Amino acid sequence: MGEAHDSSNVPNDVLLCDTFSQVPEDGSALSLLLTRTQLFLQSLSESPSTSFQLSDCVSCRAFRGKDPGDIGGYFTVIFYPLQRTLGAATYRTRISRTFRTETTRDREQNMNLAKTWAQKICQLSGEQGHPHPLLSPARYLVLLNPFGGTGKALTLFETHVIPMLTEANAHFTLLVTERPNQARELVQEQDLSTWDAIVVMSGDGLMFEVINGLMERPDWATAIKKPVSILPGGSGNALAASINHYSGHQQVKGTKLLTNCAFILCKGHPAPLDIVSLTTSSQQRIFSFLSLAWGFVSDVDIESEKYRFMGYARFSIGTFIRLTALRSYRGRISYLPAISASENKDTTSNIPGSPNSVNSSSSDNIKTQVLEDSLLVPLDQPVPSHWHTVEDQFVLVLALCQSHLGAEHFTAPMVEGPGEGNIHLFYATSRISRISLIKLFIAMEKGTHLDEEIPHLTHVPVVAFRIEPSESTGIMTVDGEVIQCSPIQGQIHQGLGRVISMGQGKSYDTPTVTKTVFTNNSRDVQP
Ligand SMILES: Nc1ncnc2c1ncn2[C@@H]1O[C@H](COP(=O)(O)OP(=O)(O)OP(=O)(O)O)[C@@H](O)[C@H]1O
Repeated sequence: MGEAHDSSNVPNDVLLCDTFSQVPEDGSALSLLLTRTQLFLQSLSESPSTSFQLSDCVSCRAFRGKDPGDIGGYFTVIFYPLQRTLGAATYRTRISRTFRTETTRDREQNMNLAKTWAQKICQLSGEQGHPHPLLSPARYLVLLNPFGGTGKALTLFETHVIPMLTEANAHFTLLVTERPNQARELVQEQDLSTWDAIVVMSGDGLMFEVINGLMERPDWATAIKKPVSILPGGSGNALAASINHYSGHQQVKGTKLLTNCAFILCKGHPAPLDIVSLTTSSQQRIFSFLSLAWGFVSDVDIESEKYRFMGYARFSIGTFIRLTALRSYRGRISYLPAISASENKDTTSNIPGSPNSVNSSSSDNIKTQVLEDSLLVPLDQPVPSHWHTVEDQFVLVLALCQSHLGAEHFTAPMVEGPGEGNIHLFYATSRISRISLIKLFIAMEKGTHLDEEIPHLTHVPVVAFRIEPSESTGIMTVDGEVIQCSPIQGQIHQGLGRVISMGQGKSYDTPTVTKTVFTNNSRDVQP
């Protein structure tokens, strides 16, 4: 390049350094340098070098040339770095590089050198995160709803996920559901030890079946610890968008979100997942990982079903229609703010008659125990006196425990991980104007709605709540699934489940394939 070389770019912790050629390119020689975190490709001419982050690597394998007369040793390494297309959000895309070495006339020696590189890259890329399929092949049970979203989940799984899982050496069994509740029944009966994770390729509805199926098992307390993973194949894809966010990725949708989530499945680790335990007035127990909605949000969700063929746009159409004919519902909301709960822990655990209490914690009884909701009193009793209560005419009530309500609804931007232990309660009374609601939903796409002044919209982090509609005519949903519109209460169980995610707090704002310039000395570093 003829430019000054920046010595600060010289890696000083080089573990391997050898000469290879890149195939199928022109075959000209280049130096490969491997550090704990990066693979550097240094052309022997003066061009800038390229480096790849090992944290982006999903696969590396050594192999021999097809021609028996070829004495070279080969390895292929596959990365999914973040790429940016002009002004758009970054997302992961596949980059494959194959290298050939022929340092001696001995075929075995060349092959051994390629193997040394492949093994070291696998080991180091595994060390960048948590236990990694490259080192210990993972076994996944994949549940796929072929009718989720616009009905393309199976094709998308075949084109975008199977290649990555195969390259990452993950083993999976695919089960395509044939009817609602099949996944729920299946996870109730499965020998879960066969699988390292249950992967859901669909929307939030199929994940809702899985979580509830696990909680309905006699061994629910251990079953719910089986890691679950989400690959977006539905319309809303709220959990997928949330996991994508927690894993440091920018907000994307469609196949970009799918590729990011498949990468998280290959490279992520089980993280605590909050579960909200809900009890209805008919004593039905429902488990939610996402949301309870009553009013505007659930009306839009369910009434826009008929526009399912439009994909995510169905929610914009539904929002517009509902805004033109705004409805409000009378009722009472009671809640225990997260802040006061930390001062009043376990206030009801000894209340006799609590429907969910257990009398014994002996391990003999573990199979018959039910999950205890220590913050709740029976629905037919008044809420404890330190709870807050609002009685009004509501346009919208939403209890959300993940960051996203949909791929483009960044509703709770303060949530940074799947197991923070808070439910974010939002409610808007009938005094909210249409303009404010439009402002709310536009700003929500970027998660800036809470910075805006929106009169009559309240947000409060809570750990337990009760919703009592005055009439049963409205629509109520849990994780997007319709339930009877009647009094319901719930409390959060922090980290009760586990979901595959990637570490918090790391922001991947910039693409991670970088061009670097070495000094010539860097080629001389010995392994
Ligand atoms: N084979 C099937 N045929 C019909 N319904 C199914 C089948 N498999 C699962 N279901 C049900 O379809 C419903 C919708 O599934 P899911 O939520 O996964 O997709 P979605 O509604 O498109 O996505 P989202 O919830 O993210 O908007 C769920 O209630 C699920 O129980």
